[in-house]
Amino acid sequence: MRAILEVRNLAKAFGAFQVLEDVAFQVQKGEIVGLLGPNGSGKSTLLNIISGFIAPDKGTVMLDGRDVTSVPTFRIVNEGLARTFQLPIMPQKMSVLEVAMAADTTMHGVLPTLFRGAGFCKAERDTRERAMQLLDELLLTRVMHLPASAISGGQKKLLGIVCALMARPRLLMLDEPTAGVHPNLRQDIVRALHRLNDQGMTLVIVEHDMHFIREACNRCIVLDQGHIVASCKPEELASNERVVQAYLGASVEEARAQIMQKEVA
Ligand SMILES: Nc1ncnc2c1ncn2[C@@H]1O[C@H](COP(=O)(O)OP(=O)(O)OP(=O)(O)O)[C@@H](O)[C@H]1O
Repeated sequence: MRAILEVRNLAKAFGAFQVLEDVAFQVQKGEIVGLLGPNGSGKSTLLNIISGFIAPDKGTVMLDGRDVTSVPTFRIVNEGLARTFQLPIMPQKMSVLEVAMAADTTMHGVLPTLFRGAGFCKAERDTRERAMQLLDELLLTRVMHLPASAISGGQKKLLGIVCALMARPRLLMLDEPTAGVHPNLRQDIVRALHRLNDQGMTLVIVEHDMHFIREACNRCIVLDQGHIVASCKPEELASNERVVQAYLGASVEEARAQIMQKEVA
């Protein structure tokens, strides 16, 4: 079976600081993969390279067998990969619903927007319907007419997921989806992600919350100082020496407890 995502020998340095080195892994269609690692281990940089926001110094990113290394982000979205951000920034003057609708990449085009023919109006109705359905799934219906900049940090996170889903990705990458989200909502996010996965979507999730990782993911890839040190099932993390070392605090026992407990923040 062909991997939906294959990363080969990626390297990236910022100045003299080598952030990623010789990073290689595959994600198969239908997997939910957690991307873990201590602060500063290079997770967001890896996501930024895969999604086209920054170019690697070396290496290749293959999406469904096509080389998308350094391809502009909007093209990568059209190829079926969407992502969310750790700290989503929302426009001041658009409502939550408008922001969700604007994320539909099939709606763009100056001429259809100016002339608003029958086809455009039907497409706009479909987009509105889809946006409202996704806002409902991510529990944002109540705030859909508020300015997007006025909703809470956790709700912005959820809106970021809605926006990514509006592009109908086959592969969705989430950067810390639960950070700043109320614990009660985390279970809803897990359920929403499993529903998406049941519909055929592949997911890669950068996350520090081990409880969430255990509930949401089938496999984990662990980064430490820019190197992949493990690829294993969530339940194997605490017994993996390389993972324990990566999270090592004062002692092995402490690190193990950190991995086992509900949150590593
Ligand atoms: N544009 C940049 N210029 C210089 N250094 C950078 C840049 N972006 C990231 N870094 C550095 O690269 C390292 C890895 O950062 P990155 O954000 O990828 O880590 P992370 O694993 O996502 O961390 P966290 O879990 O804290 O979000 C950090 O030391 C960071 O300071």
